[in-house]
Amino acid sequence: MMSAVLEKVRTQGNEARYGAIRIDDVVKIYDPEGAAVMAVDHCTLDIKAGEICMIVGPSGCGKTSLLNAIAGFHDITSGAIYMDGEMLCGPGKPKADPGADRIVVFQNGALFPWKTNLENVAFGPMMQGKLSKKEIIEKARSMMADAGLSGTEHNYPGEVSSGLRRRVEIVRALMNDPKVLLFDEPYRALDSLTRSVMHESLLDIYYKNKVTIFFITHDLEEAIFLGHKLVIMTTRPCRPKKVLEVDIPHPRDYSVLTSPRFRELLEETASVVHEEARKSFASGEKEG
Ligand SMILES: Nc1ncnc2c1ncn2[C@@H]1O[C@H](COP(=O)(O)OP(=O)(O)OP(=O)(O)O)[C@@H](O)[C@H]1O
Repeated sequence: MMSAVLEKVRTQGNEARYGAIRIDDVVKIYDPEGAAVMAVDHCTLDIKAGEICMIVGPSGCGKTSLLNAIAGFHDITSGAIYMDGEMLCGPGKPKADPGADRIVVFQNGALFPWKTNLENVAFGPMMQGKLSKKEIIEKARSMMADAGLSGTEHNYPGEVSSGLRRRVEIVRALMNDPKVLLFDEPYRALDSLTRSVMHESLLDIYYKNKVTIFFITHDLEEAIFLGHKLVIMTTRPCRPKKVLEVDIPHPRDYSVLTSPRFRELLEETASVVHEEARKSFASGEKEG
């Protein structure tokens, strides 16, 4: 399947026009009147429309706080976040409105177990009621087919493998035509073999739906393999310590992992990540 996808990408190019995120001098302090925990410290970052931006940093440094601010799950203390030039949150509006244009993909357990995969995928648009039921089912079937989920439409999530369930989660998010997908360590608990299949599967879906991806991980190899951009955060409070454009062309497959450039990038970044992890350990941050 991968080769067919690669061919499609080569001929189509990258047509994403929406979903550019600008994080402008953002500060996030929890409980400002009390414990005053600073999680994000004057963080500035530009993510292009359709870019896969990988965020790496020590445990507890503030990565999820940034993701939650983009999603509109909590406010920011100062600074601003823009999407396609429009302010999501900032002066006078500390919290972004959550919306279908920015979706957090919960990779485990967010599907309704009593609904079939097709019903899960169709659920959001059915609730919105903008399309007819027939149109929604057609779209859901077509997107599921594109993601290699044909034949699983009438299964319940509990009846398919965890890998397929994770695809269903992503397709369900994509049904809402989001501009940005937000992932928080989705593959953390998986063994490396399953994880490698997940990576190709995610890219496979991404190549057909060029949304912007904001992806938090602890795994540097994962970050370099998937990302157009790699942002290494400082220990808490986080801000970018190093931003690297990963100059390995997309579409990528697993042969990239053994390429000299991949190894070079890994060496170039490992010491930076390690240095921050040591600082974090020394300051007593715990694994979250
Ligand atoms: N609601 C909250 N109230 C107070 N402090 C919080 C709250 N949420 C998070 N924090 C603190 O803010 C800091 C950053 O947390 P955050 O979850 O953003 O880090 P992270 O980089 O995503 O961590 P991990 O990699 O372990 O998931 C941590 O010290 C955490 O304890």
